[in-house]
Amino acid sequence: MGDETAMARFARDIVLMKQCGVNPVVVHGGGPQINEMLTRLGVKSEFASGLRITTAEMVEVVEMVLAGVINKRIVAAINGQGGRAVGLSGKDAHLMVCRKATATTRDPDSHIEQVLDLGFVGEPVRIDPSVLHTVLQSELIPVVAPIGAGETPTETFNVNGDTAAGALAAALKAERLLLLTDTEGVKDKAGTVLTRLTAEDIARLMDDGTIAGGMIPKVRTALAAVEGGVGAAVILDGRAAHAVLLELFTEHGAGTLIVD
Ligand SMILES: Nc1ncnc2c1ncn2[C@@H]1O[C@H](COP(=O)(O)OP(=O)(O)O)[C@@H](O)[C@H]1O
Ligand SMILES: CC(=O)N[C@@H](CCC(=O)OP(=O)(O)O)C(=O)O
Repeated sequence: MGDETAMARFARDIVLMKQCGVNPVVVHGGGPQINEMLTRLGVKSEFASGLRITTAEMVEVVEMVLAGVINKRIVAAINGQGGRAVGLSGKDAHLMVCRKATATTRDPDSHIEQVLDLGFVGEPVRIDPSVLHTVLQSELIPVVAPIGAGETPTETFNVNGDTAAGALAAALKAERLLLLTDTEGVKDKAGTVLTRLTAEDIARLMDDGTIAGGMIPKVRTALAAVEGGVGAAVILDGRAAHAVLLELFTEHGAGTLIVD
């Protein structure tokens, strides 16, 4: 949703959903904007399994960009379309408490697994959705930045936006988890969109490298969400006009449906 037109269109869809009696919870990312800010500050970042290895210095920048700039931009876009949005992060009202996440890499030749330290990347361990229930009972639309609290008040964690969305969806027992991205869905090696994926398909496609980078946390999240009781999880193209409305209100959804 890098450009203003896509943002306004998305915001209008969200307002329409609320007016139709659907209760949307918006969880956002902002990877490109974090990259831009880190570059301006002369800080280089690296990724492992689609997650940004986050130093103590970086986590402050990440919080500033996500909970500050991006969150308020989305809130303003929704308000600009006649909605009433309220911005939150996982630190508000114990919404998302995290522990330190780790990632593993596997050497393709020896198949030996190595555990990587990702710094201040958070893995949600406790979701208290009560603040969302309170907000959803009113005309307000919650917009959540994927910043996590730790067990101690001084800790801040950088959480992948998809991971945060999945954890909140499971805690809310959401009917749908829609993961919007900048591609038509999960594609095979030939570039064809795969319309339906099971856990076995996902394992195979990750193993052979078809699913890589930022798509890894998305498919993992979608699968964990449906296994955790979310009605359905879909990875779809956020750039397409009315992607969210078409997915919810028409017979044939677009993108990739992840099934348990
Ligand atoms: N099998 C795949 N199908 C589609 N996209 C893939 C696949 N494997 C890796 N990707 C990459 O994942 C990207 C989406 O992840 P990411 O950029 O992190 O999304 P977002 O910023 O929307 O969270 C796509 O733009 C594409 O470059
Ligand atoms: C741990 C981790 O990788 N966090 C992400 C948070 C933002 C995000 O998820 O942004 P996208 O949805 O645009 O990828 C990051 O630092 O980029």
